[in-house]
Amino acid sequence: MASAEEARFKIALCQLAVTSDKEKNIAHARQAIEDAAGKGARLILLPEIWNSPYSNDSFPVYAEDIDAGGDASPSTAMLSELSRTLKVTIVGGSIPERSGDRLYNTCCVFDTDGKLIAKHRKIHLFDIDIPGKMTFKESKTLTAGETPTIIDTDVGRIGIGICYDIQFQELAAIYASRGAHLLCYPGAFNMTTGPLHWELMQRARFIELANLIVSIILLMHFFLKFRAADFQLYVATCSPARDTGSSYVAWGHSTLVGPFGEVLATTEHEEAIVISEIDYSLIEQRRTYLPFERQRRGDLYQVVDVQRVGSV
Ligand SMILES: O=C(O)CCC(=O)C(=O)O
Repeated sequence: MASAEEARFKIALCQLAVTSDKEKNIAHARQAIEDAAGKGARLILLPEIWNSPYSNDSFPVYAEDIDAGGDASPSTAMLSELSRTLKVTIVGGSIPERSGDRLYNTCCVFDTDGKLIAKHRKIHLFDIDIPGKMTFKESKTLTAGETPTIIDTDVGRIGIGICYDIQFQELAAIYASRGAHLLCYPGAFNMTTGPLHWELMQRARFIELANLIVSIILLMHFFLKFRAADFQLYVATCSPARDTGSSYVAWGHSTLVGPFGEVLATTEHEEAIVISEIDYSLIEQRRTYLPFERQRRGDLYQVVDVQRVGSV
């Protein structure tokens, strides 16, 4: 960060209600972004799949050609316009993207000039089967992205993941090793894994990898208990609001976690704009208090970084 002033800013997590009417969803997101900017947010995060219902039947129908832009992508055109006119950075949740004959679950990041500066295609598709509770197979319609996405913005270095990406600690470890201040995860956890994993993953995203590998090597699984804030950065999640009438019922609970693993701001499942302050100077402070990075035993374990970074 260039200055202490830039190290402090407000973030908004826009937990939006999503309908089957795309135009309405776009207008609704526009209003939420304007409200968030009006409340002083400089970074605005939207939910996973905010312009379409979350279903394999809907993805092909609502998908937009982001690279073509303009009329081919009214959702990202709106995000670009607002980031430019309101001078805010937008991590635009995700929308179904059409690229050739493939569909992706894609997050677009816009800088304060309205420029698309990153496009993250969900790397880990949500294919799970918990009998009687939750079955979903994104891979029925979607293709997985191939690259981690970390980007320098006016509000720090941000690593991006989409929902199920948060379950894979290696991605967070790579972002941390590349100097991320903040990880943003637009997500739509459900009523089964939401209560179990949503907050846990967000708070644990910092420490898990090192501890897991140490645990395996040393066969001391109790290390896993100490999940809290090892990578010592900020993590923001943003979900759609819950709609009990939809085929996929989202958990909600958009949350900001700080570099001690502490919940700084959260909400329940209704529509909400959660505003909270981020102060990157606390990252350094926490790392001084708990110098994990210096203490890490690279002679015993390592994160292998294949260095494929996503771009637009
Ligand atoms: O990881 C989970 O349990 C939920 C993931 C999810 O809902 C998604 O990727 O859309």
